Amino acid sequence: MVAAETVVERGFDIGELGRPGGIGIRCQGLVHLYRTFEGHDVVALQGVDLTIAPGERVAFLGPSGSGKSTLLTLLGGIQKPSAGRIFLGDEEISRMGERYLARIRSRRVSTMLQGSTRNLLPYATARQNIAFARLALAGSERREVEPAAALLDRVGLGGQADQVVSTMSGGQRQRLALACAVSTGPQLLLADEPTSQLSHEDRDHVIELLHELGDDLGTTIVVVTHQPEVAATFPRTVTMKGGRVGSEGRDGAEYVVIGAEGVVHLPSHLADQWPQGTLVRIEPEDYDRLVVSRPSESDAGQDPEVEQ
Ligand SMILES: Nc1ncnc2c1ncn2[C@@H]1O[C@H](COP(=O)(O)OP(=O)(O)OP(=O)(O)O)[C@@H](O)[C@H]1O
Repeated sequence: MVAAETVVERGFDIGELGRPGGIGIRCQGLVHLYRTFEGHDVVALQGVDLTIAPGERVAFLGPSGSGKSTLLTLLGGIQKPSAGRIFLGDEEISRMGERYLARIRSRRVSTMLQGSTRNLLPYATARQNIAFARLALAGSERREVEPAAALLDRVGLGGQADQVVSTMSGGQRQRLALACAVSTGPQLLLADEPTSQLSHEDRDHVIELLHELGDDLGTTIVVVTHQPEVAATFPRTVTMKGGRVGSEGRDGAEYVVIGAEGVVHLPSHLADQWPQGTLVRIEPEDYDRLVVSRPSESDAGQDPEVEQ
């Protein structure tokens, strides 16, 4: 399992932005409600506990309405949770004032919203879009980040630097959105369905680039996706169910999560050993036994057997 505590440098020093490196995330008891026009409350998240290590790459999966996009916007500081706490590194963004949150959003965290056009200025060129994304950086910070031409080359748009976004294909726009998102050297990249409207070829290209940029920058990456082909490229998957973390996948194996509201309930002698939030794998063995195990050997201790 990932470390419970994740720490990066404090504060907003100019120098840290140009340095590669991801930021860790810790969510405790996140609840989020939306108030509809009719005055009803919709519970989008109801108790999410989640830790993501610096530099980790995670795909959020789950049925429509399970809370994936809501969780992503909370991690990006776009919305504040109704209750619960979110730490990026050692900064608690759930209690942060708007001024500091705006700095986090413009420098340390990049969020690619669903649909490339929501992330781009349609009547500006590729180069102008990158310049716009970098507006919030101070002059010295801009000198530290990769030049726009090099960044466009990386995403295969070197020849389109002066092309207007509205004349680009969907795949080109999404690659440009990715270039803009990483152009500030973020420590956390959040992307909501970055490949949903693309051809298979464009989808694979965008995902390949995402991982390549992650390799180079060490950025923590969280993606929401419905596409199994995309999820399969991520070493960790978090499957949302009814506003909670329902299960997790590590290196291709699925684990359920022990929780108070009961994704899985264990016999009390095991529940004492393995608290809420523990990931477990439950597999049948013979006719009358289930073997319950945890993902990492170092955490696992003795794997118990449960009589069915
Ligand atoms: N602005 C809003 N106002 C009211 N309810 C909302 C709003 N946004 C989301 N919801 C509700 O919150 C719940 C979670 O929505 P969310 O978009 O986070 O789920 P999702 O898993 O990302 O779904 P999808 O895969 O369809 O994008 C759903 O019941 C949804 O209808």
